[in-house]
Amino acid sequence: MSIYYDAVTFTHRRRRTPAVRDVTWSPGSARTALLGPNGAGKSTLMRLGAGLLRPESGTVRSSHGRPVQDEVGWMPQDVLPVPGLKAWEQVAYAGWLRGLSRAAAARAADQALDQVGLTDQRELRTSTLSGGQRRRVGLAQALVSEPSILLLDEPTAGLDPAQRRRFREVLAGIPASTGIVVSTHQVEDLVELFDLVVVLDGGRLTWQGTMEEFLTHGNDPSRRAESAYEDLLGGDL
Ligand SMILES: Nc1ncnc2c1ncn2[C@@H]1O[C@H](COP(=O)(O)OP(=O)(O)OP(=O)(O)O)[C@@H](O)[C@H]1O
Repeated sequence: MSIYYDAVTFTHRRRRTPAVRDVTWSPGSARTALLGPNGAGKSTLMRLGAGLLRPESGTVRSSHGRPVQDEVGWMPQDVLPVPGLKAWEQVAYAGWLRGLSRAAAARAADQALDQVGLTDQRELRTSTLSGGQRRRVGLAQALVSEPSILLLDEPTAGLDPAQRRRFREVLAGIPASTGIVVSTHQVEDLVELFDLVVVLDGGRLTWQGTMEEFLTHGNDPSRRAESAYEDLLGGDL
């Protein structure tokens, strides 16, 4: 199961130029790194995929014609603690908002917290958790409804190297049947975890291929992914 973007264009209010232009793409059940410079349209593309924005032209749909929200687990760039809520309550709340009963949401929250390695922190208020732990609460919120695809918007931005590594380990543990799209600037982090790379520039999909193909663009063996990225974006970073 997946989601399909078909000739999708979207312009934000009070903007003249589209943030996403004529994108046709389906992430499938692969692990995809979504790369692109600041302002390329990555967040907008993901928000369209999560059903939070409606395309101005084109369509975003899921397999089986179900609402995309039913297929997608979405993690925004900023995972905000809900004041006063414990980690498990925040995740259960996300499940309840997605239509689970209270009891089912509580069960799913425990399972999701286990998946992200936060079982020991379940009783702690989210506001007291570290930045890396909060991001994992965000991932648990995305996982709580058992989506077929996860869209994660810069999930490791601002984390220290140890927290980034922990987050990658958690992602690596997610079953292969779940598609994952991660937007990021930290390309070197991705090489082992991702199968596919998609490059967005000026709202357009300018390149897509396997991680192997992507890396052939790099000519600096000490930083293969970064140099491949620079090559594909014309060094204009
Ligand atoms: N809510 C908004 N209202 C108006 N313009 C917006 C809004 N959100 C994004 N934009 C504009 O849309 C374009 C694409 O932004 P978007 O955040 O999707 O890019 P991005 O690739 O995720 O960038 P970054 O890597 O900096 O997060 C940019 O020109 C941005 O200024």
